[in-house]
Parts: sequence; C-alpha cells; structure tokens
Amino acid sequence: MRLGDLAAALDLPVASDPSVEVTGVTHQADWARPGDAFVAIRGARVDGHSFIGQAVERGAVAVLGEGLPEGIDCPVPYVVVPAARAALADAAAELAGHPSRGLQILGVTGTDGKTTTSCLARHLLREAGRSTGLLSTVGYELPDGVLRQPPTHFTTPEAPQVQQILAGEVAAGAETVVVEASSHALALDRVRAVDFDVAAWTNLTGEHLDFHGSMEGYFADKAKLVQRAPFAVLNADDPWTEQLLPMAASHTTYSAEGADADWRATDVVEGPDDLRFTLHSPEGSRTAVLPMIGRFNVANALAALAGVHALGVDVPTLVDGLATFGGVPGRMEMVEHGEGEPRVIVDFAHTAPSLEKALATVRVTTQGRLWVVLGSAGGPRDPSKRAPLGETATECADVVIFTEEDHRDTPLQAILDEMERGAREAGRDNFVSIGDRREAIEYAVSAAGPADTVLLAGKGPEETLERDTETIPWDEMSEARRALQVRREALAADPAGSP
Ligand SMILES: CC(=O)N[C@H]1[C@@H](OP(=O)(O)OP(=O)(O)OC[C@H]2O[C@@H](n3ccc(=O)[nH]c3=O)[C@H](O)[C@@H]2O)O[C@H](CO)[C@@H](O)[C@@H]1O[C@H](C)C(=O)N[C@@H](C)C(=O)N[C@H](CCC(=O)O)C(=O)O
Ligand SMILES: Nc1ncnc2c1ncn2[C@@H]1O[C@H](COP(=O)(O)OP(=O)(O)OP(=O)(O)O)[C@@H](O)[C@H]1O
Repeated sequence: MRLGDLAAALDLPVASDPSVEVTGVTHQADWARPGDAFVAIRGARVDGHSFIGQAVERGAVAVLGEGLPEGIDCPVPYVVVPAARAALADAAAELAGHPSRGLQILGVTGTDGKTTTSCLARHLLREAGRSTGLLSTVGYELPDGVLRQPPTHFTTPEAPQVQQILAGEVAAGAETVVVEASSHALALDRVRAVDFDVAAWTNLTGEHLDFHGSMEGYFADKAKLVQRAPFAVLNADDPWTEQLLPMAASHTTYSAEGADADWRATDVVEGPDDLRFTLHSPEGSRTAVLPMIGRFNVANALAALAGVHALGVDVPTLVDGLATFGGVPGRMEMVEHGEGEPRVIVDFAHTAPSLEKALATVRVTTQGRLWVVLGSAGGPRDPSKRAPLGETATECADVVIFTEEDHRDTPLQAILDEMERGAREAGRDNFVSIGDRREAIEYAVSAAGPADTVLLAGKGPEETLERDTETIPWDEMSEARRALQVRREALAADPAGSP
C-alpha cells in the first residue's frame, strides 16, 4: 500500500514521498523487515526514535512518530501522528485488511478468570459447530485447535501481531475468535483496531497497580473493552459493574452469588472433580455440569455461556458443551495420586483475592488439613502484593510454605520477609519459609496426610522460574508428581515414618 494511501486511511498528513510502498508495520526496530513502516513510540523506558537508524538499516521505508526529536536523523519519510500507539494499531489493521471486520469477536477481560473464560468460550463455540480461533495467555489457536505461540509471550501481543493473527484466522476459515484482552493491552492500544462484537467482564481486584497507578486507573483501562463493544456481559457480583453499566451500549448480566441477573447459577454443588448447578438463563432453567473444580469457575462459566449466547448459540447446546470441557492447564489442575496419598492441586492464583477463593473452594472438598505452597514475584512486579498474600495464605490454609516465585533480581529473602510480615501482623504462626521451590513442594507433599490437600499456588502453567539472573525451565505438574514419588519412596523405605 502506498504511504500516501495509508496516511489518508489514518487521516494523517504525509510530509514527503507518498508513493513509497509500505508492506508492513512494526514498533520494534530489530523486527523491522524491508518495506515496513517503523512506529517510533516514546515508551516508559526508552524513546523508540533512538532506534530509527536500526529500523531503516533493516529496510524500514517510513517512520511514524509524535514528532522527530532534535538531533535525530530520519533518512526516510517521517509522518507526524497524534498518538504513536494508536497509529501503530490503526496502521496494522489497515495493512492487514481489517480482519476483525470479517469475524465475530468475543473479548474477555478482568483481573481473574480471563483465560479460563476464554478457553471455555472457545470450547462452547466449537461444540456448537462454529469454526473458532483463540488468542490468549496460553497462545493462539486457529480453528484447527493446534496451540501456537506468538513471537513474544504476551497475554495480548502488540497490535501488529494481533492483526496478523486475526488475518491468519480469516485465512484459516474462522468465523469467531475469542480474544483475551489484558489491561496492558487495553492501556497500550494493542486491541484498539479490533472490532469486538461482545465484551465479557470477569471481575476487578487490585493487580498491576505498579503499571496502572491506582484502582481507578486500572478500572478505566479495563473498561475500554466494554466501551468498545456493542454488547457487554457484566458480572452482577462485581462491585465495579455499577460503574460499567452506563458505559455499555447494551448488556446482559450474570451472577454466581445470588444477585439479581439475567444469567444465574443456584444450588451449586462442589464435587471432588466437578461443579453442578441449576442454570437460570433468558431461555429458562436447566441443570448444568462443569467438569472443573473451583467455585469461581461457576462465575467463569456464566460469563462464557452468556458471551457465546450473545453470538447466537442456544442454551441447550451451551449446556451440552459445558459438560465436555477438558479444563485449562495449570488452573485448578489435579495431579494423579494413589490411594492413601494427599490430593495435590496446581493453580495459578497469584493475587490475594484469587488465592483466598482458591483456598476456600479447595477447603470444601478437603477432609483433613489444607496446605499451600506459594511465593510472590520480584523484579518489576508489584511489591505491595506480598504481605497480603502472606496474610491470606495463613488465614485460609492450615499450613503455609512460603517459597520462591520468580524473584528475579530482588533478594528472595526480602520477599519471604514481606510475606512473613503479612502473616505475623495478622497474628499467625502457621508458616515456614523454604526458599528452594522444589524442596518446598517436596516438604509439603511428604508431610501431608492422606486426607489432606496441598495447593501449589502461583506458578500454574508457567514454563520457567526466574531465579536471580537465571531462567530455569519449570513444570509445576512434573514437580508435584516428582514430590509424590519422593513421598512414596520415603514411605517404602520407612513405613513407620508415615506423615
Ligand atoms: C508494562 C508494559 O506492558 N510495557 C510495554 C511497553 O513498554 P515501554 O513503554 O516500557 O516501551 P520501551 O521499552 O520504553 O520501548 C519504547 C519503544 O521502543 C521500542 N524499542 C525498544 C528497545 C529496542 O531495543 N528497540 C526498540 O525498537 C519498543 O518496541 C517500544 O515501541 O511497550 C513495549 C512495546 O511497545 C512492550 O514490549 C512492553 O511490554 C513489556 C515488555 C511487558 O513485560 N509487558 C507485560 C507486563 C504485559 O504486557 N503483560 C500483559 C499481561 C499482564 C497480566 O495480566 O498478567 C500481557 O498482555 O501480556
Ligand atoms: N472468576 C474468578 N475469580 C477469582 N479467582 C479466579 C477466577 N477465575 C480464576 N481464578 C483464579 O485465578 C487463577 C488464574 O485464572 P485464569 O488464568 O483463568 O485468569 P487470568 O485472568 O487469565 O489470569 P492472568 O491475567 O494472571 O493470566 C486461577 O488459577 C484461579 O486461582
């Protein structure tokens, strides 16, 4: 496409040479390919303008930015834009042919439950016979169901990748795509040029405040998804919904907690490996079974059901689809265990509110003691989460093991101290700190009794552990199986030493 045409489509002036042929767009200079326009973004850390030379050397034929800083040379046409990230998103959509316009798009946002809700919605759509894609933390899927990874591991990648993935969905014959939209993506305009048909909201609790500044700022960023879609699925149990209602063009509501809503779950029974409830919907009431544990998954299911219903799938088909869902790796995932062994569950809860819910729901089906192994991330991650995690863990579990969880360059002991402080200030002493995560898991699994449950929280499906400056391959499910094996061997060697 000619630079002049691209600028016209974005309603921008072109300073010089409108005839330059632009074939792609990027924000990252070292990813530039011949024919790309490079969008120079003034970021939180560096100014993208300082990488113009590198981008041009790699073949960039034009630069878009908010104004060329003095002293920086731009040997290719420079187009001044009012907002660089918005221009990146708009240009990416234009060059990709606006793929979202030919797709039904269900966007999912919220603090907790986005991935579960997205994966469930994708499953319900496929069970209803819709050719469906997915873009989520777990990766992206074309309608063939094969999970693929974008070049960078983001929940929602930058706009050029989002648009390329959506163009790939169109080419692969997708009718519908479920897009998990992180708050960073909404704040940084990564999904600005995506035409959402339905926005589903899970909940909002304190997270990423280091980036968003305040709860109000975090809410305002997340709310953009609701403002952008013609129809919203809102959680009547979430206190922020009251503020969302006037922002939604039209909406439906759901409640898993007995509030007045269009979609409701009552008579919830938490079984050892499934959830059963009566589903009340605009099409009447039916019994529903979801083969997952975790009471909060009832709310996630309602969000997915209402979102997919808004895309035209009827309730009987939805309820049938619910019963065949295979779960999401690393979220309330149960480790196979033998007779006389504790139940071990791997879960991704990494905020105090989600940990509280995870422990409360596991408690319901635990006969003996409840153990939790957890840490809190360091490096750029929000340090204010640590003490509340310590307090919540020691309040909701019987025995708590504090350990490492991606402490990066932050001294591990400083994080453990903060978590312990949260526990102590709440007057509790039911904890111990074991820095090495493998040892911590081994200790809990070995010491737990047959009627106990051990929740391994925080790492969920993550494939690496960031320890100091090292990145170590990690698989929490394998660690759990390993710990059960160590327990078996110890008991075989000393049957009298049973926990
Ligand atoms: C906090 C955050 O999201 N930051 C994003 C933001 O970074 P920034 O503003 O600091 O940008 P910067 O590093 O100053 O760079 C400025 C510009 O120069 C460019 N640059 C920079 C360096 C270079 O060598 N070459 C180059 O071209 C950059 O691409 C950028 O366009 O813009 C960059 C690209 O423009 C993103 O890569 C970066 O994501 C960082 C790496 C990140 O870790 N983001 C995470 C937190 C994130 O987005 N997470 C959410 C999920 C969170 C959750 O729910 O858990 C996600 O959707 O994955
Ligand atoms: N509706 C919910 N309310 C509270 N906690 C939840 C809810 N759904 C899931 N969780 C907890 O949050 C963890 C992460 O779930 P999930 O991956 O679906 O959320 P997410 O929003 O995608 O998280 P992230 O943004 O961190 O990737 C789960 O392992 C569970 O402990």
